[in-house]
Amino acid sequence: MDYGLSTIDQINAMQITLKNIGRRFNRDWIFNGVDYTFNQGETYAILGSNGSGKSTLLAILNGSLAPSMGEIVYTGNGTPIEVSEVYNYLSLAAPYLELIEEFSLSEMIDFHFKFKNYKPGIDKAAILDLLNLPGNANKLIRYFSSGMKQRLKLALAFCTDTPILMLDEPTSNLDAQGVEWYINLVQQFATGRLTVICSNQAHEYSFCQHTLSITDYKNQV
Ligand SMILES: Nc1ncnc2c1ncn2[C@@H]1O[C@H](COP(=O)(O)OP(=O)(O)OP(=O)(O)O)[C@@H](O)[C@H]1O
Repeated sequence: MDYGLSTIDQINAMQITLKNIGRRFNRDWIFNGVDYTFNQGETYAILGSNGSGKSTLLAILNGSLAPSMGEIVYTGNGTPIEVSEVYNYLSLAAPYLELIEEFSLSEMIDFHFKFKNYKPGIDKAAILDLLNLPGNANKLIRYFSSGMKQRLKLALAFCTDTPILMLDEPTSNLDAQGVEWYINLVQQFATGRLTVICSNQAHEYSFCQHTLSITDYKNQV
């Protein structure tokens, strides 16, 4: 099925189903036996201590890493979506996703939205407003503080019109004011999406309707 970006905007029933999913690196199983369904309109927290496998599960969910066992099924309004196409349907903010340091803020925003659409009512000026960086549109990303880079990653993910929103450690590098700013973005821009948050900090995920603990899937194979 060939979806154009305009069709992606119209998806309101995205579903991701994990069937007996497991992943190992070499001979070490990180998790296995994950049976779970994620539905659009719901918020999910993937929980676990450092190194437990949260980012690994998120990578499987977003199609960038293949599972070692099991099957993952994506549907949009009931129509199957190939794993190779899933990136079109999602926005991801994560510590390991780099911004392009040589771009200015303005160029970075333009570049991002060459590939995905703005959410309705949002444009570049609105994102600059959201970031509260007046006069910094031409500043190079490389001169941004780590907290400002994190805010930019979050703003780009939240303001992109995709049915799936994935956030890995969303408040890393944010101060208390930044955490409040993040919670505001969740309220404004996560509604109606399939939102998945990897975290081990309650303030990042306490609003989530569902939690999935990696430790529940540390079985022997
Ligand atoms: N490509 C890889 N090759 C080998 N081992 C890996 C690879 N990627 C991850 N791992 C291992 O898998 C385990 C889970 O890592 P993962 O990054 O998913 O954990 P996490 O729960 O997201 O951790 P954190 O909270 O520290 O971000 C770790 O032991 C890690 O070393």
